[in-house]
Amino acid sequence: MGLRDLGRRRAVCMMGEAAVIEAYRLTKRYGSTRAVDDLSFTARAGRVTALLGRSGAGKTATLRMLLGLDHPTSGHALIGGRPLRDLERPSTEVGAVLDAGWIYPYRSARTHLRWVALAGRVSLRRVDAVLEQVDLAYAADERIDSFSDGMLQRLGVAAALLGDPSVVMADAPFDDRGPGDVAWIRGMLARFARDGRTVLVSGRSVPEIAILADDLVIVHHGRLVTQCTTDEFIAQAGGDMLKVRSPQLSKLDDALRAKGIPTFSSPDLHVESETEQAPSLLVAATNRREVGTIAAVHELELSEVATSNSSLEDAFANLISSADGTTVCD
Ligand SMILES: Nc1ncnc2c1ncn2[C@@H]1O[C@H](COP(=O)(O)OP(=O)(O)OP(=O)(O)O)[C@@H](O)[C@H]1O
Repeated sequence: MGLRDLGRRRAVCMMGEAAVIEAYRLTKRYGSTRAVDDLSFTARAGRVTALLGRSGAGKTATLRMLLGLDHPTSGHALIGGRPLRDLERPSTEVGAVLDAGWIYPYRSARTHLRWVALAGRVSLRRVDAVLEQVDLAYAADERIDSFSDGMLQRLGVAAALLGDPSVVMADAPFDDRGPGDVAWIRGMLARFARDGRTVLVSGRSVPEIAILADDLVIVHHGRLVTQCTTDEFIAQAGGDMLKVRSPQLSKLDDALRAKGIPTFSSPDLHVESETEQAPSLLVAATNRREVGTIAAVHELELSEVATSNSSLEDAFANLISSADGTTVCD
């Protein structure tokens, strides 16, 4: 059975479980553009679910409908069984990390968050707590226009956390970020899921997503290609071992072993050490999430995560091209 068949079967049986986020036959048209086309998927608590697709696949449009920022042309976008706009205090149920958009630049981080808290009817006491949580307490009284892109992203995460929501959605959190910022946000999102929250992220890069996500919702031209677990995707892509590259490989190796995760030198280690590519380690694919979290905690860069045989990107490209021009979900 291929991934697409497996995904169809899973999408049907997951609808029967307690899905926290539910997209049902979601469609969004902008003029003649079908940004989202009859898309159904679910996301569950305690797991990171990733909307994965190329640029223009409809990821942002889908998140905007789930967040009640756009009305679906047809279909339903539900959080805990209800549209977000029907929730009395949405900020206490769902936190959204979107493009920073426009922020009053002369305000301090603390003042900005106080305004967001007031607008969301959240206790002002949460402001200092979330600044701590995102490691921004040291810059609480600095003007936002002095912030780096990474600090702005943390401020966005802080705003999303003000209501202590059980659902967190992040649109393209890894795009255009440096390795340190990617490691930080990856660790943060992994912790949210570990704490029992429902996490939905969007992204275009399979290796970046595969190290974090438990479930994949692969979309193309607004349509569902498949929903499957990341383990299934990796197994289908070429094996149960992951090849991990990092410029700080020996530190990563030490950190993984200290946590009891066995690592093996990749057979191509010697060959690659003579090239400009960073050397690699092999770890069991089932340890994928721990690898991501440990790298994030130690602020170590992961330059590549691939299956030992074939690249995850290749498997993704094959899946997308087989969906191109075909009716996938009917
Ligand atoms: N407000 C809008 N008006 C017209 N077309 C839109 C609008 N928003 C999105 N689209 C179109 O809908 C399609 C899906 O866009 P969307 O932003 O959801 O893609 P995406 O998967 O998030 O892409 P990226 O990874 O580049 O952010 C694209 O063809 C886009 O041009």
